[in-house]
Amino acid sequence: MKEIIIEGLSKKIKGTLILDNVNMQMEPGKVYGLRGKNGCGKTMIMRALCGLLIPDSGKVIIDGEVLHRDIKFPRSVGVLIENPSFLPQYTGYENLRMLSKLMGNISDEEVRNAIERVGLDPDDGRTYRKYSLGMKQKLGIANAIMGEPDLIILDEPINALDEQTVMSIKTELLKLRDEGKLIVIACHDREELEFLCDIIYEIKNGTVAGCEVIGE
Ligand SMILES: Nc1ncnc2c1ncn2[C@@H]1O[C@H](COP(=O)(O)OP(=O)(O)OP(=O)(O)O)[C@@H](O)[C@H]1O
Repeated sequence: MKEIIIEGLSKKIKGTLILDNVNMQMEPGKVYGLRGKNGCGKTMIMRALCGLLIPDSGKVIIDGEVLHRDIKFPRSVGVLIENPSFLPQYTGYENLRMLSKLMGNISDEEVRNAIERVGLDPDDGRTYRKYSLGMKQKLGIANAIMGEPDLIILDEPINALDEQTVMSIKTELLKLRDEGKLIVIACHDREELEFLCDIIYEIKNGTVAGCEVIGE
């Protein structure tokens, strides 16, 4: 992937303008942060990015291909938005393995690798039902990064995690960035975002109110 352009994206739901002329540009090898108050539209922008929200006007262009015109979804994308629906009676590994089979080209080794990268044990025999909140969150991240997609979209990924886990997840995300992935992350915590991101978009009332380049 070479670039993503979000151009004049607007969306009304039940008469309310949720996205209002959103414009952004993103390139691989960088982490982009979305920051803003509850309800400002971060999740909606992420949904639009991965093809889950059809805009009323404007478009998302990924390497020249327009979402919903040329392609339905980005060609290589991993997503964590809200609670993923894993099956409670299966282990974390079994859940991801089933999903990897649906997606096609992800090997069992890559599934194990993703689980290890977030600090879980692929051989853990506990079913998802028995997972703690943090473990569930980690499995959601593992699901988003397995197979190392070009585009990784994470909505509040470190919310439920303890300090040590947050640190190791951040390290993994920065590794993925350095491998050339494009990562988009929404987070309330300003410090966490500043640590992780190369560029932070400030979202206000469904539109981009500012753009900060970190480290400059
Ligand atoms: N299904 C829906 N129908 C109508 N309005 C919705 C729907 N889903 C979200 N909204 C509205 O869209 C706006 C943007 O929501 P969004 O979830 O993108 O916010 P957010 O920035 O991700 O917030 P948070 O930080 O709380 O996750 C909010 O005003 C919300 O009330």
